[in-house]
Amino acid sequence: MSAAVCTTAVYYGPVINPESLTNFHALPRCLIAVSPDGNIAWIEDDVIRSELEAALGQHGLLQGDYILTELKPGEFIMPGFIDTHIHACQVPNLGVGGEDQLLDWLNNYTFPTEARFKDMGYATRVYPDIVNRVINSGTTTSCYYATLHLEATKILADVIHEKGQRAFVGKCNMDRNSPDYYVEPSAEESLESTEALIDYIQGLPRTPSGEALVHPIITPRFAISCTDKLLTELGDFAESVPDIPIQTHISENPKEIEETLELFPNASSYADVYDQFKLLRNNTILGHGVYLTDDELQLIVTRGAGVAHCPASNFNLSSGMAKVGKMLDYGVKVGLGTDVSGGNNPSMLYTIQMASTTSKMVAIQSTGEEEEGTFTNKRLDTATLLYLATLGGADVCCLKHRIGSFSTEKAFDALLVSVRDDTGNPAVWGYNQGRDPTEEPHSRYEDKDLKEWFQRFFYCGDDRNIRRVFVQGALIGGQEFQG
Ligand SMILES: Nc1nc2[nH]cnc2c(=O)[nH]1
Ligand SMILES: [Zn+2]
Repeated sequence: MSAAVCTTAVYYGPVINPESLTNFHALPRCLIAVSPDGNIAWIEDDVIRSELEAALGQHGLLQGDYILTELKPGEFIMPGFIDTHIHACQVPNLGVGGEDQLLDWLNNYTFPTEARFKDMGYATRVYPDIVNRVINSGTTTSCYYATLHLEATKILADVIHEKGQRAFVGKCNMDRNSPDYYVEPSAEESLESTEALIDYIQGLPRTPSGEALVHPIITPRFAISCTDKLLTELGDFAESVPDIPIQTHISENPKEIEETLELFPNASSYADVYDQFKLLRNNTILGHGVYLTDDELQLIVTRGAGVAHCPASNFNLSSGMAKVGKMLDYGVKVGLGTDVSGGNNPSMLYTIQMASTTSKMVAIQSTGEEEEGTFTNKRLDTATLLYLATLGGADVCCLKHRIGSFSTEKAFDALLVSVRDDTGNPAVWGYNQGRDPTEEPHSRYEDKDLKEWFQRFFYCGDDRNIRRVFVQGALIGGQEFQG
């Protein structure tokens, strides 16, 4: 675990705070106090610099009671990104095999890559770099798929725990339709190792406030790779542990859907397969959902499950374009997922940009009349994209009460972002070079300036602009982190 914070940490400067699918706040002079347990103690949203100490005093904080971080011009704080679907074990394969579609890509590139994690030495060597890369791209919570190997997945959980990231970690259940060198020997063994992983993760030390940051997640890879027996056993087991979430893939690619419906002739749809096995519920995270029918969307809403929209992967594997606006109008919970390495970039910023592009393509292709106040067939704007990458993801993970935005008693899972020239990212010219460097920070910035900085970061930024990454109040990554 990263070093415990032992005094109140206070951050003063511009803050971006998501609120809803249609609104976010750009607060140029915000003061956030973070308790030693990493939760937000209080927020004041408009404090003039000259009144800073008085504001702190009103909250009982005198000099020596707190450590103040004052942001420079061109910097702001925002909630960390929530990646609702990433295969940690596929990071070593980023960029490879994008000429194939899903089922060929799995056989030609992905199963061989994942099979390497049989070797615990390999897992021990590569997982730390993989998790660092994810954290440094601004992801404070990840829903990780690992491989089918119990021991390597324990190593992944240990690494995440050590580094202090918030995460869900699952080992894949897969007992058929994959090569001999990469398949579980039986449904019993698949379930046994899942239970062993859950016990292991639940036994990891907790934060000082007693909260766990790393959680187990039940991970049937997808219906094609699980026998009826395995799905039956997983569903029965899941019923006995209703608080443990479930993640899987759904309706990503036409051939995959066809094969699924052939394998499960009694199911009326792909979503119905999971529903029949009691695997579709309020804490199920469904990756992709590119071709979900209206009936499936209705079933998913009724069960309260969420969708991980993975636009970069949907382009990279030529899967298609998910109708996110329609999902939102149905009331489906939606977050974003990088789906590395179906997605060719571990960065949520890239994923946000691809979600924007997907929605524009859907809007361009739409021939229907769009209704006022709805999302179907419309371009997703900055507020909606920000929501999906933060609060939407939190909702999908059933953690909306803890993360995804800043408010009293939520965890301080945050990014300190800079669009200053000295970050070295020439695509971001957010900080006006003509400003007088001696001027008092934050005295004259308006929320309009901050919104511009934010948009430049959102649509043109990269890891260089992510200076510090905090989870539960602790600094765990970013360009300025020397851990
Ligand atoms: N994108 C993607 N889809 C899948 N469906 C089953 N396994 C996978 C995977 O690893 N990646
Ligand atoms: Zn995936």
